[in-house]
Amino acid sequence: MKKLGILTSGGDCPGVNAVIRGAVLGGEVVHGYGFVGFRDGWRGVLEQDVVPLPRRSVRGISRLGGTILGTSRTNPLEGGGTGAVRESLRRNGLMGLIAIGGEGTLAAAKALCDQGVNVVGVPKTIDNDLGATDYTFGFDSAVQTATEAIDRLRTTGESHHRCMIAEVMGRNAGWIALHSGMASGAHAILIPEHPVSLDQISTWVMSARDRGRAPLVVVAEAFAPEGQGTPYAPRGLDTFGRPRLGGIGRLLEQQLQETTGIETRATVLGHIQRGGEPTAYDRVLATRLGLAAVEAAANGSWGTMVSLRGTDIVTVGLELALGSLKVVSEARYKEAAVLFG
Ligand SMILES: Nc1ncnc2c1ncn2[C@@H]1O[C@H](COP(=O)(O)OP(=O)(O)O)[C@@H](O)[C@H]1O
Ligand SMILES: O=P(O)(O)OC[C@H]1O[C@](O)(COP(=O)(O)O)[C@@H](O)[C@@H]1O
Ligand SMILES: [Mg+2]
Repeated sequence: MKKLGILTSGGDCPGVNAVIRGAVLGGEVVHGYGFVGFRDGWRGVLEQDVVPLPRRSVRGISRLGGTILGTSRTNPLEGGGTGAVRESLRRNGLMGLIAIGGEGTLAAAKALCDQGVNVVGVPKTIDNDLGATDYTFGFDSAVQTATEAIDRLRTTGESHHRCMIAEVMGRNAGWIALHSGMASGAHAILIPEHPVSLDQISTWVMSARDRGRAPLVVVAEAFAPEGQGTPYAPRGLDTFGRPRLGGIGRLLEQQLQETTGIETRATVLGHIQRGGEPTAYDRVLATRLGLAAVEAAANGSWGTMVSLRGTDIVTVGLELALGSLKVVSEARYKEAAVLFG
């Protein structure tokens, strides 16, 4: 029986389990393939930490948050590198790997493919910042969760006549902020792609207050006020050596309270946005991507990633996904900015 390995790497996100189920069901039904899962991303591949993935193991999992396989931010190019990955595939009798991850995981997958390891990628991130795919699964769920939270901030803000700030995730892209801010009717949406001054933010806040509203500000974690350059990241580095973002909301809380005189409260939504059940949209997208990843493997299309183009699932070279981060365009920002203040 031909066999494929599956791994999930990088930050988890709602919908990962639906990809796993789609791949396992599609592989078995259409091709008679068997599957194994590697625990905790590339760590499981390097250390041959393997679990069997028979059809019964994926029953009912598409509605579950997180990943049944676990995840990590392990770099497969270290700690044994390509040789260890190849050996893991050989020992487990695998024709190739399906790697479910974001730009980091897919960059590692590309490097491995360039050295002859068979990998198909499935784009995953709540941040929606991957090129070569219109949307990533997990994004819709994160936006839904953030929007529900921001709606709650609004009712308490209105009762107390306060300015409320919601800080959302997204790394260097403002997608979650843009969509949750627009959905919840924020008076200002602050994203890293479009720095604005503290004066401008204060003007929006005061104009909302002057109309009798409780001002609502949605800020992306990597937003830096105009002229300040780098994002606020006082919590050191992650396991891959990148700055851990987060905290700009609290900084703005102090600054806006001083400049506007309005009592202000900030809430950092954090990992709440990444946890919990995927929305129906994400379950469908993730399932279709899982099915398509198996087809790509069956066709021998290694070094590719499955992706959403319009309403179709297509296959693109991994290099296209990694070329550049997909960030919010000026046109999308300007469209939203009409509603500020
Ligand atoms: N350019 C790269 N080349 C090789 N490995 C990488 C690269 N970038 C990240 N990785 C590895 O892949 C892991 C997952 O990437 P990360 O960015 O954390 O999550 P995601 O895959 O969700 O974007 C990283 O922790 C790191 O070990
Ligand atoms: O869970 P950690 O390591 O604190 O990482 C937080 C980061 O992970 C994310 O939630 C998702 O990022 P990735 O998709 O790149 O894993 C970012 O929005 C956030 O900056
Ligand atoms: Mg990433």
